[in-house]
Amino acid sequence: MSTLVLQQAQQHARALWHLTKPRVVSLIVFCAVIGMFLASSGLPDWRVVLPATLGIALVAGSAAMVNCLVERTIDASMRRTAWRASARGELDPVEILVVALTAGGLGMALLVALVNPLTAWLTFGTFVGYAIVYTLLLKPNTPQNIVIGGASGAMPPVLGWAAVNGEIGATALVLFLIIYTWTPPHFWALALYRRDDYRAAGLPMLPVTHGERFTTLSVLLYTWLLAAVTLLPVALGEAGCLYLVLALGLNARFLYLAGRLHRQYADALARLTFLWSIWYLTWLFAALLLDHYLFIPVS
Ligand code: HEM
Ligand SMILES: CC(C)=CCC/C(C)=C/CC/C(C)=C/COP(=O)(O)OP(=O)(O)O
Repeated sequence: MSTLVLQQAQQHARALWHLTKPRVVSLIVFCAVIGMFLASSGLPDWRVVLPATLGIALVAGSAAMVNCLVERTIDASMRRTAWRASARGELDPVEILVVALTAGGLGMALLVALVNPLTAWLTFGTFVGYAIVYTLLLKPNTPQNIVIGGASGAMPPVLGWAAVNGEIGATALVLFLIIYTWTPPHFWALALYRRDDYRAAGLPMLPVTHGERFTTLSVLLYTWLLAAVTLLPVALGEAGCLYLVLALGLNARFLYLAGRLHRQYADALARLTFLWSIWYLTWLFAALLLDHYLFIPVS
């Protein structure tokens, strides 16, 4: 009997956990933590790193839960998201809201009490940008939803930077620009092979409103823009040889995939491009971190 109750409690907790979009939030937190290290000439103070990391993770997870709550009907109509407990009606919406607000409130309390007010306000703004502005206003109304809404997804390194430095530096803005220009190829690659889902859900994603050719061209152009933006840290003298070599290699593969996608579209290639976008961002930020501590200037 007690084993059954325990199993049910575990299942319930797992269902709630999935609503926090743990894999997306992991990369968000990874980028925020790298922002913290880049903001510091030596090692950042762990008394800031720990609460800032936990605070940002809690608020990001809370934003994802609010998104799942608001979109539970839409999610139920899409194959990719129909499995979510929120979409299946397996969780009480009030409970989702209470858990989300508790996690978000706890995260904000950590940022206010143990980090600094600037980071707390910026993180709160990011929460509103994703959970309210993107989810409620942009996503159902314009194919430029992810271009405008991408501003909140691009905030994590700025939050990390602000946590350690108490201000926003030029490098933090460059890191913001990198994620901002990365978001369209990341999302539109997925939207291309999931376009039937989005059409069925009545969401105006670019492949639905403007078709395949226009979207693959947009992916390609944004990938070129991204390649240029990722060279800014070198141009500003903030990153050296190691980063340059890795960034050139990562960009070469992204541009190759985006170019092929535009020339001869296939769902499998769009999926590969989407998956590569995730590895790309992970490695690009890892390269920035490595380079920060093993700096060899580009002379
Ligand atoms: C407005 C901005 C963004 C949009 C619209 C977007 C959209 C999406 C969507 C729809 C998925 C789901 C793919 C699936 O279910 O198979 C996804 C996956 C993912 N996204 Fe994004 N994304 C955005 C920003 C970001 C940011 C800023 C990051 C991290 C810095 C990120 C990291 C990821 C990761 C790691 C996955 C894979 C999740 C998994 O494997 O379960 N995304 N994204
Ligand atoms: C405070 C802070 C750092 C917040 C971060 C905000 C955040 C979680 C951004 C990630 C963006 C994201 C998960 C988009 C998914 O798109 P979607 O919602 O359209 O995807 P779906 O169809 O899978 O729900």
